[in-house]
Amino acid sequence: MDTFNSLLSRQNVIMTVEMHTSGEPTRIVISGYPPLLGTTLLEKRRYAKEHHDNIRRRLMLEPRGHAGMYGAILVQETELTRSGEADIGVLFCHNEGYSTMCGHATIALGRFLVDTRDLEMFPRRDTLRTVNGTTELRIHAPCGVIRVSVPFNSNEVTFLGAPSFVSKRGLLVDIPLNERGCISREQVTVDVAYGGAFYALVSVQQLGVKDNIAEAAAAIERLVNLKATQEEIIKHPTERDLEFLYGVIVTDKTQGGPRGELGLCFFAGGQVDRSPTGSGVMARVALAVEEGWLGIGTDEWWRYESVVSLQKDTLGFQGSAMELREEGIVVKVKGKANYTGASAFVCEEQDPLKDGFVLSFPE
Ligand SMILES: O=C(O)[C@H]1NCC[C@@H]1O
Repeated sequence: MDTFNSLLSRQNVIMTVEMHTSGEPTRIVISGYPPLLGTTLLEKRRYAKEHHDNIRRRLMLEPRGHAGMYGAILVQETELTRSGEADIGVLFCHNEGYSTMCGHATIALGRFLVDTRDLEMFPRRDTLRTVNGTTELRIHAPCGVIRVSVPFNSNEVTFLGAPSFVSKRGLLVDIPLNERGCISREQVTVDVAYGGAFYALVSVQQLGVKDNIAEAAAAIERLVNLKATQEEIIKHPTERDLEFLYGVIVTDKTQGGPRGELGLCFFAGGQVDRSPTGSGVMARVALAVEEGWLGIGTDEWWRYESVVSLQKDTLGFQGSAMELREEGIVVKVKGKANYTGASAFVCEEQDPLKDGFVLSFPE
C-alpha cells in the first residue's frame, strides 16, 4: 500500500498552477506531463489524445476536477517556436477533449508565463520583450499564434487572436416537433462564426427558449451540426483538425449595458463557460463587423459579459476589431485573470477512479 509521502516523491506527480478568468478555471500543467511526440503542435495534440488522454481525464474530471474544469498543457517546442514565430506552445483541454482556442485560458497563461522564472517550463522566458512596462509574448495554440500583452503589476491581459471570420450568416434551422419542448419556434436563425474555434451564435430572443436554456442550446448544437455537414459550413482554410462545432453561444443584447451584451456559452458537450468566452468574443466581433455595426481599426470596444461577470462589475471581457486580413479579422480581447492556488496531483494504481469519472445516473 502506498503512503501519501511515497506517492508524492514519485516521478508521476503532476504539478499545476490554478487560476480563474472571470470565474472560469484554468488548471495550468507545469510539470509531470510526459513528452508529446510529433513535429507540429497539431501532431502533438493528436498524440495527447491517443496516448495520454487518461491524464486529461485525471485532471479535468471528478474527483480532482469538476464539470466546469478547464486545462492548459504547456508545450515547450513546436514548429513555430523552432522557427522563431512563437515563444511557447499550448494545448487546451476540458471535460470532453481538446479545444483549438481558448481566450480565458490565454488571459490566465499570459499572466502566469510572464510571472514565471522557471526556464525548464518556459525555456524562452528570458527572450520576451518588455516595453513601457508591458511584456509581449506569442503563444502557439492549435488555431495559430496568439499575441499577448501583459502589463506589469496588473491582472488585465490583452491578446490578439488568429484571424476570425463568419462562416454562415442567417442559417435557417427548422425545429422539429420533438425539440419544441425547449424551443418555442418552428424555425430559428443562427450564425456560425470562427474565433479560433467554430461557434453557433443565436440570440435568446430568436431562440424563444421556454425554460431550459441548456437543453435548447444542446438542441441547436445537434441541428446546426446536421445542417453544417449537409452544407459544408464548418470549413477551415488550412486545417481539417479545426473543423468541428465547439460550442453554442446564446446571446442577449438587452443585458450587458449600453455598449455590451450577455453571452452564455455551452461547449464541449454541455460544459458552461463561466467567463464571457474569449474565442467566442473573437467570433462575435467578426460577426458584428459583418453586420456593419462595429468598425475595423476604429478602437471601438464592445463589452462581453457572462452570467458571472454580469454580477461583478469589471469582470467582463472587451473586444475590438483591429485589422482586416485575407484570412479574416484580427480581434483584440481584454480580460482579467487571478491566481487561486497550486496543486500536486497523485494517483494510486489500486484506485478504480484514478483516471476520473463523470457523474451520471442510471436510467
Ligand atoms: O474563453 C474561451 O475562449 C473559452 N472558455 C471556455 C471555452 C472557450 O475555450
